[in-house]
Amino acid sequence: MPPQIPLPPPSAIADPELLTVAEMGRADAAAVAAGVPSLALMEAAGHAVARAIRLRWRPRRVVILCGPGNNGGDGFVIARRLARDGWPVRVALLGERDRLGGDAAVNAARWDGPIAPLDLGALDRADLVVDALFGAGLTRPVEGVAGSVLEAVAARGIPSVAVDMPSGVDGDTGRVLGTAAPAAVTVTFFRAKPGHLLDPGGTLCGDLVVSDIGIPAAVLADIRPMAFRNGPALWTPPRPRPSDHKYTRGHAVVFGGARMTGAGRLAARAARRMGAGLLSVAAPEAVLPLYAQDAPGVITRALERPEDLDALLDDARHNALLLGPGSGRGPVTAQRALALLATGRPTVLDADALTSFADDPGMLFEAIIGPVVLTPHEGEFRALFPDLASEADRAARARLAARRAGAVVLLKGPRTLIAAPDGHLVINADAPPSLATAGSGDVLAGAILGLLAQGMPAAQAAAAAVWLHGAGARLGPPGLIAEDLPDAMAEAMARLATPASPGPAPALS
Ligand SMILES: NC(=O)C1=CN([C@@H]2O[C@H](COP(=O)(O)OP(=O)(O)OC[C@H]3O[C@@H](n4cnc5c(N)ncnc54)[C@H](O)[C@@H]3O)[C@@H](O)[C@H]2O)[C@@H](O)CC1
Ligand SMILES: [K+]
Repeated sequence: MPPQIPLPPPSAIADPELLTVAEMGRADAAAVAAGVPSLALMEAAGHAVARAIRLRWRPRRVVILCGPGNNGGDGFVIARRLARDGWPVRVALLGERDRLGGDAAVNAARWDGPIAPLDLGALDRADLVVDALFGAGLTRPVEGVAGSVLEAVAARGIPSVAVDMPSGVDGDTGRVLGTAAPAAVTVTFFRAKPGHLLDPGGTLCGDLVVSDIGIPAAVLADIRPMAFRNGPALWTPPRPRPSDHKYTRGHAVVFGGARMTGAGRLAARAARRMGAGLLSVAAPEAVLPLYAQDAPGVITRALERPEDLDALLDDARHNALLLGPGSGRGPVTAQRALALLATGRPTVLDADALTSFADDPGMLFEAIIGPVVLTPHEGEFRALFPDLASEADRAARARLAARRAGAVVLLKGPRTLIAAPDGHLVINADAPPSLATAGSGDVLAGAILGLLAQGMPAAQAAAAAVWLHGAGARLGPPGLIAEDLPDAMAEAMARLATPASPGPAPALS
C-alpha cells in the first residue's frame, strides 16, 4: 500500500463538534459576554472569507451579494478587504440600505464603493460571486429576486463562495429552503454545523473551511453539543497492551448462515483485523469448512440444535456477537436474534437480522437490554421504522430510531449517521464512493464486532468502524472490493497509532 498517503485526512482532524444554529447563537453570545466585541467577530469572519478567496483565486471581477442581516454584514467586510487588496469588487444588496442594523450597518458604512440593488444584472461580467445573502438567520424559503439570482448563479456556472452557508441551506438539517446555489467553497465560523455535512447541504457547500473568529472554545462547556463529525478525535482505537493475551482481547462470534457464507467470512476477517483476540463462526455443520477455508485462525462451532446455541451463549467468554450477514430472513433468524439479545452482551444486528423483524419491530426493541448496534441501510431502516421513513430530516430520523430502539442506530448511506439512544449523533462525511461494492456492509458489521469484543462502547465502536471503513477504502487498491477492506482498515488503524489521542473524547456513550 502506498505509504505516502497521509492519515487522517484534514477534514477528520478538525474540531469534531457540530453546532446547531441555536447553539452557534449561544456561542456568539457567550463570546460577546466574555468581552469579545461582536464587531470584531464580524471583522474576523469577513477576513476569513477574504483570505479563503485569495488563497484560491487571483484577483478577478467579484460580486458580493449581501443580505439584510449579519450574513450581509460579513459581505461588506469581505468587499472592503478584497477591494483594499486591489480586487475589482461590486456589491449588490437585497433590501434597503437604511434598513440594515447593528454591525451590518456599521460595515455597510465602512464600504466606500457603490451599493447596487440586488437583481440579475448584478451578475453581469462577474467571474466570482460571494453569497452573503442568508446564513444562520434563514427563516423561510428563498424566493423572489434572491431566489432568481441564486438560480442564475447556478445556471451560469459562476463560482460561488458561500459565507457561513450557501444561502437557502438550513444549517441544522442540510435541507434546501426554496433555492440554493452550489458553492465552490463555504467558509463557516468557529465550528461546522450539521447542515454542512448532511445532504443536500453537504454537497452544496463544496469545500468546507471552518475558521476561527475569536470565539473561545471554552464556551462549548456550557453548550454541550450533541452532534459531531466523525473522526479519530471521538474515539481511540484499541491497541494491544504488553500484558494482553488472546483472551483479554475478546472473543467475537459471527453467527453465519448456510448460504451466502461469503458475508460471514468477510465479517469474520474484519473483526479479526480490528484486533479481536479470538473469533468463532457458528453455522450449520455442513458449511463450516467454507468458513474455515483460508482462515485457519477461525474457530468453527456447529449450530444445529437449540442446545448448540445455548452452549455458545452460556459461555460468557463469547463477549461480542454478530448476526445478520448471510443469515437468511425469517423466524429462525428472529428467534436467534432474541436469544443473542437476551444475553445483554454487545451485539451487532445487520441485514437479515433486521428485516426478520419487519412484521413486528417492537419485538426487537423490547428485547434490547445491552449495548446493541443496528446497522440498517435506508431500505432496512424503512422495514424497522416505517413511520419514521417520511421524516425528511435524516439526522432526526436516526435519532428518533435510536431512542425508540434503545440501541445505536447506524444509518448507512453516502453520509452514514451514527445515532445513540441518548441523542448523540455522529455524521460521517469522509467515505469514498468506492465503498459502494458488494460485501462492504458485511465488513463494516464485522469491524464493529471486533471493536466491541475489545471493550469499546457501542457508539464509539460504530463510529470508529465507519471511519476506518472509509479510511481503508481510500488506502485500498484501485477497483476496491470488499475482500480488500479488512486489511486496508487495519492499515488505516495502524496509521492512527500515535501515542495519545488529541484529548478526552466527547461524551459518546
Ligand atoms: N455575532 C454573530 O452573531 C456573528 C454572525 N455572523 C454572521 O451573521 C450571520 C447570521 O446573521 P443574522 O442572524 O442577522 O441572519 P442572516 O444574516 O442570515 O439573515 C437574517 C435576515 O434575513 C432575513 N431572511 C431570512 N430568511 C429570508 C428569506 N428566505 N428571504 C428573505 N429574507 C430572509 C431575515 O428577516 C433577516 O433580516 C451568520 O450566518 C454569519 O454569517 C458573523 O458575522 C460572525 C459573528
Ligand atoms: K450565505
